[in-house]
Amino acid sequence: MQRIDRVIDVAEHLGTVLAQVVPFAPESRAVASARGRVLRHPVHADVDVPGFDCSAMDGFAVRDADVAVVPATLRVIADLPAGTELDPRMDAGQAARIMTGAPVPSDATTVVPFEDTARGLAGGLDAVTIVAAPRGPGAHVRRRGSDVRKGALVVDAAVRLTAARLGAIAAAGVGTVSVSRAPRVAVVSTGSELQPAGDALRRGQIPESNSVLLAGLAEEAGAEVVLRTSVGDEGEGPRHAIAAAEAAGADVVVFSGGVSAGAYEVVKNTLGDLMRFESVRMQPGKPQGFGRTPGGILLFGLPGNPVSAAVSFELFVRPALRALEGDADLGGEAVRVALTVGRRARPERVQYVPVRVDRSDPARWTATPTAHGTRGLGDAEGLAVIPPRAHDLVAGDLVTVTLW
Ligand SMILES: Nc1nc2c(c(=O)[nH]1)N[C@H]1C(S)=C(S)[C@@H](COP(=O)(O)OP(=O)(O)OC[C@H]3O[C@@H](n4cnc5c(N)ncnc54)[C@H](O)[C@@H]3O)O[C@H]1N2
Ligand code: MOO
Repeated sequence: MQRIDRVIDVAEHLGTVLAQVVPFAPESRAVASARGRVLRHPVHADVDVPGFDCSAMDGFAVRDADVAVVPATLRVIADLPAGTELDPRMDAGQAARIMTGAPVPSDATTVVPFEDTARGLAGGLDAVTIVAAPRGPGAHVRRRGSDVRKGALVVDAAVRLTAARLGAIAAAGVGTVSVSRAPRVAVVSTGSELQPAGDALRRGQIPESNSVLLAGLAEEAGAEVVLRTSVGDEGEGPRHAIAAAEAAGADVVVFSGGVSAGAYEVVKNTLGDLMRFESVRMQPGKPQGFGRTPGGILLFGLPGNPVSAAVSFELFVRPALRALEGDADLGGEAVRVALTVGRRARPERVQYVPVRVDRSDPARWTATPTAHGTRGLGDAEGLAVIPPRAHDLVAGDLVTVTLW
């Protein structure tokens, strides 16, 4: 059995994990199915947006000189809906009825909305009387390229594609993007005491919850869960689980339980050739295992306690998943907030404390630790990070909270 003979910092363990990550090869995806994926190459506009001078209002395209003095009655010589190809010639004293988004005739300089005409839309197509002078040349005309110029950067690489980013990409005339596929994750719970949640429990047994928790966290992180299984504390269960994960195409296997110092630590006892087991200077989550199969699958051995497993996922698994996808942002969103209660310091370990965050005063968010254990984990909205320190924290002290 491997001995734990040293204690390392969180940053060192994370460094070990990230050093083993080989980002996926980029692949092409239609924009319509790329939401949530990480963009691998910058996207530049394929077209000018708008692609032609177009009307920003429903109304009449006019020449400025004709409406310098109002009221002015002009002859309507064309009707231009959005999508039209027409570019009617307009002489002095003429106007074209035009709808929002339609190309403004080359001879027109300004659009007058229906609201500034005598009879509005009811005025028909013969003549229009303009009653309010436009604010000047170009009023209500969106100029070609005024939003984005062809060739301009629309979204830079290494960010996750949100609906808004994809909308901007599609609007710039780009139909496919280069992205990373979703990481494929296998979640393996270990422990002979575990029973599927909802099943009857005899003395000594507990409901299995980490696979639900860790698979859910993986999915929330954008991964695809390809295997969810439990193995007992005896035998070669973890090795069989790795084989099953490999067959399912997994990039990452997340074990929970069986990594500390007891007699039945099945992950530690059976996977010593593939993983290294460390003591990390953190609370909770001190015992951590990590390794890589010869085929390149990342193996995480998280502690079994559900809060420890959740904290360990946030600190090590989530950044690894993001790095596999080529995401430049490996950490969660962090805010500085005041604690509402004091907290005992630990001089030798960084503490990660599940907290609720009160945002009711936008100028002063506060964090309150939730109850101990799984119930409190369910209540938490983030983790307060309390670095090793000699003095206890008091209410009002500022801490960094990473939001889920
Ligand atoms: N002598 C020592 N004992 C322990 C040490 C130590 O340093 N020396 N470290 C403690 C710390 S810290 C932790 S954390 C735990 C981690 O132990 P394991 O990762 O080996 O986890 P287990 O013993 O298998 O389980 C711990 C706890 O969590 C429950 N559990 C496990 N898996 C699940 C699951 N899938 N769903 C729900 N609950 C689960 C399990 O029943 C245990 O109660 O070790 C300390 N001991
Ligand atoms: O490291 Mo353990 O996770 O303190 O309970």
